[in-house]
Amino acid sequence: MYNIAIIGGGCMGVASAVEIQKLLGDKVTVTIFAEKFTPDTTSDVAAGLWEPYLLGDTKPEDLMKFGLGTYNYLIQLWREGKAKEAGISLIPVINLVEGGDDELPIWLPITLGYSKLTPNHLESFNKQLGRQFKFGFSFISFTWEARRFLPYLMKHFFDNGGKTVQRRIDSFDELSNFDLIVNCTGLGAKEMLQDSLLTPIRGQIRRVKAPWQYTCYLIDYEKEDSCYIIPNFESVVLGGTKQKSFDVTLNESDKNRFEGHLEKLVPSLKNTEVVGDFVGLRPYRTKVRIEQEFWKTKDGKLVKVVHNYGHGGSGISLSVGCGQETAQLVKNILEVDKSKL
Ligand SMILES: Cc1cc2nc3c(=O)[nH]c(=O)nc-3n(C[C@H](O)[C@H](O)[C@H](O)COP(=O)(O)OP(=O)(O)OC[C@H]3O[C@@H](n4cnc5c(N)ncnc54)[C@H](O)[C@@H]3O)c2cc1C
Repeated sequence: MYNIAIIGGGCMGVASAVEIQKLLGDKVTVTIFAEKFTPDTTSDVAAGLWEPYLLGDTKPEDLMKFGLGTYNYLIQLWREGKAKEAGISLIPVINLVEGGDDELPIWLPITLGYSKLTPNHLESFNKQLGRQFKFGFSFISFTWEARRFLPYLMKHFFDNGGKTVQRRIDSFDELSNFDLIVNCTGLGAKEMLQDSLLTPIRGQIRRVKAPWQYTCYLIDYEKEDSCYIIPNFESVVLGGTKQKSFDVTLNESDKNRFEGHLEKLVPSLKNTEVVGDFVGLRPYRTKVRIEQEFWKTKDGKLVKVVHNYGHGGSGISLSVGCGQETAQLVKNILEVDKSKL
């Protein structure tokens, strides 16, 4: 029996924990250590749209593998009739691009149905919004809401014998009695490991009550001044800023940027009841980090560590795929010492 410690209770920590339990069953006991659990993590702020982006130079084949792992998992739960309890909605998405690249994203064929917008379609958006969209595409995707799916996954985790400890960890040394540590600290890895490749990308969003809004709109999603409308179960997310900043306080001018052009796009959103404004810091890294390391503690002990952090604006979209990759790495490392497996 191996004792595995996971640091991090956001989507990456919890998805990795569940995937490790699935792959290694009763050969492991898994404990999640985290300073914050749901509903207080960055993952809980996210709108949860499956659309990979803000991933730096992460290899396209990795992005496809991790994105597909999550998308397939969501289709499976949805087909099994677990959409409500697991927080999954199937939604149509319209993605409009004013400048830059006019190539369809490589991940688009993963989705259930997609097409390029026709010139007529683009023209009607341009008239409505007074913009110059040159390119756009639509596809069918999912939203997966952390405030619903984290409790859902945690239940499975506990049912499979998992444990949690709410506590800050400043160094892997503190957990050196475990057989292996999985690091899913998101932006927390910046301070813990002095990882200079990690940058906070601040997102401020507004949630409004608009149960009649089913379509998701993304405008210049990749750019800093992008905006989007992402319907969730109980509210619709209007967003969202992308500033390099550690500031988690609400900014008044960011609140007002939703009025105007998002309401032009969907006029029925005017004067909707505001549920609240929220801020989160996306853990952007020049490249998602999933790899193993042997960590040397201060007293010279070598501890096995698997890292899984730095998923930028796509943590929810990649969570299950990255959890599966992490679980496989954990298995490979432990197989070196087969006596306990
Ligand atoms: C406004 C906004 C909208 C977003 N929308 C989407 C979207 O639509 N789709 C999508 O796929 N992604 C979206 N994202 C991105 C997504 O939220 C992140 O990529 C994801 O939450 C990262 O998950 P994580 O588990 O790595 O980090 P987190 O959710 O931040 O979890 C990190 C965990 O580690 C713990 N921790 C950190 N340091 C320590 C320490 N030293 N000791 C103990 N515990 C520690 C924390 O307490 C927490 O439990 C959005 C983000 C924001 C801010």
